[in-house]
Amino acid sequence: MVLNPVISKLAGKLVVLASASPRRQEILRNAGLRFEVVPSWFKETLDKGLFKAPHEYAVETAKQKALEVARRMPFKHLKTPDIVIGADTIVAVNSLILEKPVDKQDAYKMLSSLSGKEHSVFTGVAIVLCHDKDNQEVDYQMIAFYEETKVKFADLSEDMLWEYINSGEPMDKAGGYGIQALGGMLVEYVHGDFLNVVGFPLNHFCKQLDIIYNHSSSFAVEKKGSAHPLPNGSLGISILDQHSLQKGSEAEKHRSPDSSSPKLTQHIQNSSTSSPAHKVKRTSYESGVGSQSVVSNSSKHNDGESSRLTQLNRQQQTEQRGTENQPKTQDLKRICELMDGFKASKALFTASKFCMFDLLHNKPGLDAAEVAEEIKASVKGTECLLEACVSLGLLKIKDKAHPKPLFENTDLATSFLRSDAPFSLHGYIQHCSETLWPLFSHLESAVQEGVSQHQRVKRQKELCQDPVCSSQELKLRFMSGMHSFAKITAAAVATAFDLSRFRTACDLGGCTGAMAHELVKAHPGMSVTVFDLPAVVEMKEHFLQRNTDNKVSFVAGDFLKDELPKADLYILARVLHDLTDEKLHILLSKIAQTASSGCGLLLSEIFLDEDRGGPSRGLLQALSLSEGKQRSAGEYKLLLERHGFITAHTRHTGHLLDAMLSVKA
Ligand SMILES: O=c1[nH]cc([C@@H]2O[C@H](COP(=O)(O)OP(=O)(O)OP(=O)(O)O)[C@@H](O)[C@H]2O)c(=O)[nH]1
Repeated sequence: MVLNPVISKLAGKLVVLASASPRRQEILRNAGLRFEVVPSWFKETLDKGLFKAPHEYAVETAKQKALEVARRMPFKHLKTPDIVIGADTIVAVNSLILEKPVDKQDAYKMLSSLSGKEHSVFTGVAIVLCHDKDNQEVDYQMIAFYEETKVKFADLSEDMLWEYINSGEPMDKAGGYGIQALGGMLVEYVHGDFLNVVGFPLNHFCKQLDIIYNHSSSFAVEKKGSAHPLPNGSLGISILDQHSLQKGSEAEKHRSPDSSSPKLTQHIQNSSTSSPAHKVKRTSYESGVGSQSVVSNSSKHNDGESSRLTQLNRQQQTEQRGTENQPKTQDLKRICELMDGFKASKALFTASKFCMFDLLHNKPGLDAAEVAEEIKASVKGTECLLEACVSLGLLKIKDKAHPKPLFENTDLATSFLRSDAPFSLHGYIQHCSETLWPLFSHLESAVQEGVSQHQRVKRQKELCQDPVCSSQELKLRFMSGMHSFAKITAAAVATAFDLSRFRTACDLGGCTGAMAHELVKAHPGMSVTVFDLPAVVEMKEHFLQRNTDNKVSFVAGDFLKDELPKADLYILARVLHDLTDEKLHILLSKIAQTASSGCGLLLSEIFLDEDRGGPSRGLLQALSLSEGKQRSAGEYKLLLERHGFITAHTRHTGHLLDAMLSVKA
């Protein structure tokens, strides 16, 4: 197709988008690019203070995201991509960098700082070209650039701000708004590339591809003001940063007379310090890429600093590659993290069981003895637990000058671990502790037998004469776990698609109605029926929620046996992965029979990567060996197609659950 001559250059190559952002995926997919999505594990925690300008931060983060995936894939996915694309979008206002808000209050702070003002949106993009060598080595080359768009917000009233925040839209968006959706209403003008604000500067990207594949000689060009090619450092990568290279005719001006002949690879290698570290051995995958960016950036500073950095660099290399007598620090850390993971989980479960986070929220600054007294536990044990929680980032020391350590919650604990926090995971943590933990302690048997260990756990409890919970208590505990998980995930699922055309919805297995409430909040024209077992529906009063204009109602029934309520949209959130194939087909056939053509089916699950290489959350969940199984988006799509539902959209939300919207043909 004439429109995408550059995109078509990538046909037949393994292109990987190192991003969980559904918007980036959509922009690139709409442009006709075929790619795999492997979200980056790089944590966006670079020290912003180290960057002279906001765009440098975005570019460096984009590089680290892409690099992490490029380096992980040969080991974890057993294949080397040809190209990995990473991106990072930030908002800059009043010399502050705004990323995604961590909670509603944070979103409020961000949006009020943007009200009535112009700000800049920067998206840094990194393209890593990978070359698999015969000798088990991979060569990496990096091209990085950024795009800036100016956006002006109208004056925002408090009501407007809160209404927008409560829509749930701001939470996974840089600067706390989505210009492509409701957030568009806040915007007075946009100067520059709109898609850059949404998360990916498609035009600049295509121009960059054009340079890579059609005019490779202009690669060595450094535009005035752009970041310098970075020394190879510990990464062993050739790196070029380009800033708006195509703005005006910079690329043209700098292109060598014979623009078609020199090969990109040669050019990049010539333009950077050549070093044996240019190649990265496939036999070592290092996940700790975070610190490298600091070296890369600081390497632009003065000489004294750069020799210190060279030293640091060498030390890092040893740490990252190890020596004959010493294992790699990063590897060792990773293994220890895995070995100790269960201790951390159990510390969290125990602190949560003792309601320690509620206690320290109400009375911040207690010492170990005071906490011990309140939770009726030993001082020694409490002290160990408190200190462990500090090391895990759940608690902090209030006043370091005080002779005895005084403890208080970190923001993380305040947001998620208090039992009355809006996004409390308290109920789900108790479910993990009381139900999943015992199951996983029989993992060996589960793997040997291939079945869930529920019965074994039950028998063991009876043998040990453990206090038996009444079935009512068990039900309540289960519902409370599901409720807290649903409250955290529902907004991302409810807002993943434009569902405004559906007036009525039915949430099958909708439990306490947490998803239903989010749906009616996000889609004001919709009313939702929650359909669940009578035993569940009768307990719904324990989870009272503000019923938006009575738009949420409950119907008791068994979705495998009873007639389903009529609706324009059916919702299956975390239902299918738990059902046997037989039950799953019964349920889907029943929905297909009840739904008329044009009806929607909103599915929400963890979608496994198509090659089942991740994400770990899904694969670890499968180890509970329930009757069902974890599937990829492709597998769900096929299943739904068999029942006459054609998938319209798939969203890897980057949140805890992904979503798929299908329509009855
Ligand atoms: O108007 C809009 N502005 C921004 C967005 C979305 O915001 C996020 C920015 O976050 P980031 O660059 O860190 O990317 P992530 O979503 O975390 O995904 P990665 O896996 O790539 O780190 C981005 O999703 C933008 O699309 C928007 O939607 N509208």
